[in-house]
Amino acid sequence: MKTAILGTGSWATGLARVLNDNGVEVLMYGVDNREIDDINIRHCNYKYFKNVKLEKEIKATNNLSEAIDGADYILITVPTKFVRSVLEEVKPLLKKKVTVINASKGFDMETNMSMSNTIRSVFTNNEINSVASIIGPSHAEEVVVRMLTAVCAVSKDIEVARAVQHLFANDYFRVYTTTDETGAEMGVAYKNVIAVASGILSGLGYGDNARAALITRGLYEMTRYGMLKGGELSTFIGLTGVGDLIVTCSSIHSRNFQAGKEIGLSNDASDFMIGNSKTVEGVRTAKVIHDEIKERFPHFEAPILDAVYSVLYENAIPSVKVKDLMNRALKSEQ
Ligand SMILES: NC(=O)C1=CN([C@@H]2O[C@H](COP(=O)(O)OP(=O)(O)OC[C@H]3O[C@@H](n4cnc5c(N)ncnc54)[C@H](O)[C@@H]3O)[C@@H](O)[C@H]2O)C=CC1
Ligand SMILES: O=C(CO)COP(=O)(O)O
Repeated sequence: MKTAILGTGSWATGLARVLNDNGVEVLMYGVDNREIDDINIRHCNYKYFKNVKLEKEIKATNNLSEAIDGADYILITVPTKFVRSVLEEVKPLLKKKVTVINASKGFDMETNMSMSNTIRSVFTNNEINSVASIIGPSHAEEVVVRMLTAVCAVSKDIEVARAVQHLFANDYFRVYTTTDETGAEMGVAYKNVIAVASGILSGLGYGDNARAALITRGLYEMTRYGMLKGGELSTFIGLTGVGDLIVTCSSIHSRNFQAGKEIGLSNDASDFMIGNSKTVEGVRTAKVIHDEIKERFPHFEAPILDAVYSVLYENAIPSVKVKDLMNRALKSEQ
């Protein structure tokens, strides 16, 4: 059993370790030769994990053809903005049918499609067996040192979800299943926007009460949006919903939280928007969902997402936006 992993970043490395621990042959594909040399020669990925030694069986290459040769699974762990382009490079190189498993969270750069629909739009049914995701509350920094984690294997086909569950599951990485692809993918995308908001609150000096309120109201907003898109209510109280929302809104490991914190501390997003080079999926996701709601669901209320959008894209002052949220017309339902 071989899995080709697209990416040599933090999540690629975390999941490579899980699969290697499970006896699965892994070969990572990357475009950054320093990361590739670190993995192959020094058996580490220093840029992301300063003190983590990796097994010598975990290998990387900059040759995509070599990476996917003989693979049963292709695991996507590049930021969403690169997913379509790397899959288009994979397509002509495929020599046998594979199952494509996505682990990235957000929307396609070109079409704003979900990740699973992006995969289906690149490959024909003759090229791939199935499409799945492995998503949930899982910071790579903890997974890579085998700290207890639970996530969800997602596929419209329950047998595929079960196969992916068994591929990844072990005694520190517990995997559940769902067939609600839309609900799961909308949850893990939306939560990144709420995590930016959580960081902003923290940077502005607000505390635990504010975060609990944000997570609760963020969950409400995310659930209503996800159901509008066809997701099931129960999915949003699962790992790909509230689970991922909690971990990303509360953890210093979260790049979305860190981005928000930087913005909150300076009470302004412009420096961050110009200078950021990290993977912060919530920034683009806020725009994708904001624009979609404006166009397709003009009566839908998403006050937290709208506030984050205004801070990121309309130079709104974060502290003013927080006050605006607090002073909105009072609601009866909690
Ligand atoms: N880091 C984490 O804890 C988790 C990340 N994710 C998701 O995984 C996705 C990737 O995030 P990270 O690994 O954190 O990002 P990262 O910034 O740590 O790494 C990104 C990697 O992608 C590589 N890359 C860029 N373009 C490429 C291309 N065309 N071909 C091959 N490799 C390419 C970069 O060289 C880098 O190694 C994101 O969508 C994120 O939301 C999901 C769960 C956990
Ligand atoms: O999705 C994640 C944890 O589940 C990672 O979050 P960040 O991308 O904010 O670091």
